[in-house]
Amino acid sequence: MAASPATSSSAAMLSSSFSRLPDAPLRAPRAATVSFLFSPRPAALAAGARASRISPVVAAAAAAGGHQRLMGSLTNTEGLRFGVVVARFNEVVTNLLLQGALETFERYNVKKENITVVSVPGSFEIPVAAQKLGKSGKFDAILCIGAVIRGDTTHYDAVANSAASGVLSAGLSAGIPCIFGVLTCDDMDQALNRAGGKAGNKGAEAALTAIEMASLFQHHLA
Ligand SMILES: Nc1c(NC[C@H](O)[C@H](O)[C@H](O)CO)[nH]c(=O)[nH]c1=O
Ligand SMILES: CC(=O)[C@@H](O)COP(=O)(O)O
Repeated sequence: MAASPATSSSAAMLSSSFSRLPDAPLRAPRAATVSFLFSPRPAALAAGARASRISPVVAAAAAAGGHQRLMGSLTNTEGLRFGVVVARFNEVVTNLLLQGALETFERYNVKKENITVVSVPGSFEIPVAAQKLGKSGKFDAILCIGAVIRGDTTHYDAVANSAASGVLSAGLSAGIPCIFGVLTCDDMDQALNRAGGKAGNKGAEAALTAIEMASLFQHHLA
């Protein structure tokens, strides 16, 4: 098992730069569960649930007449595969967002060999690449990274809106989560603040969203 991230010096740096992220797991749990259900867990139910895809906690809650509440796990990332589509336009920003995303995947124990990074010219090109990856069947979620920064004309609106609606429809048509990690900023300062500056690293936050959604789909919505 990997060393506890909390004890390494790189983890200390990560904690400070990603202070808005939940703490990384110290060890991987054995199964994805819904942690906020506190119903009793009869042994028979738990055994039955082990044989199915349903977590024992969810099964117990359902049998007790409670509702099911399904949620992805941030700790059980075993086997999850991610495609990352990153735009080179405003590369000084998107490189930092990508770095934040990759550090987050590592921190949450996603294996490097389960991550494929695809580079595209600009944010406008992200959706078609995301859709292609999504439909390949090789990934559990696609993380889309870009930085659209306002210029003098209305070009900004066209690119920003296309990227947002395109990533949405890529996810809907591929049937897997396509996560929107594209900054839409008025100026470079705003962008850098969100790429590891004082507003955090939105690439790191988007990677966390990708993990949760991939887990939700793998464990509960498959
Ligand atoms: N202005 C920005 C762009 N523009 C480029 C487009 O994304 C696209 O590559 C071009 O129109 C060719 O299809 N891209 C960004 O990612 N960010 C911008 O601020
Ligand atoms: C959106 C942009 O950053 C740029 O490519 C277009 O800038 P402008 O609106 O000044 O032509």
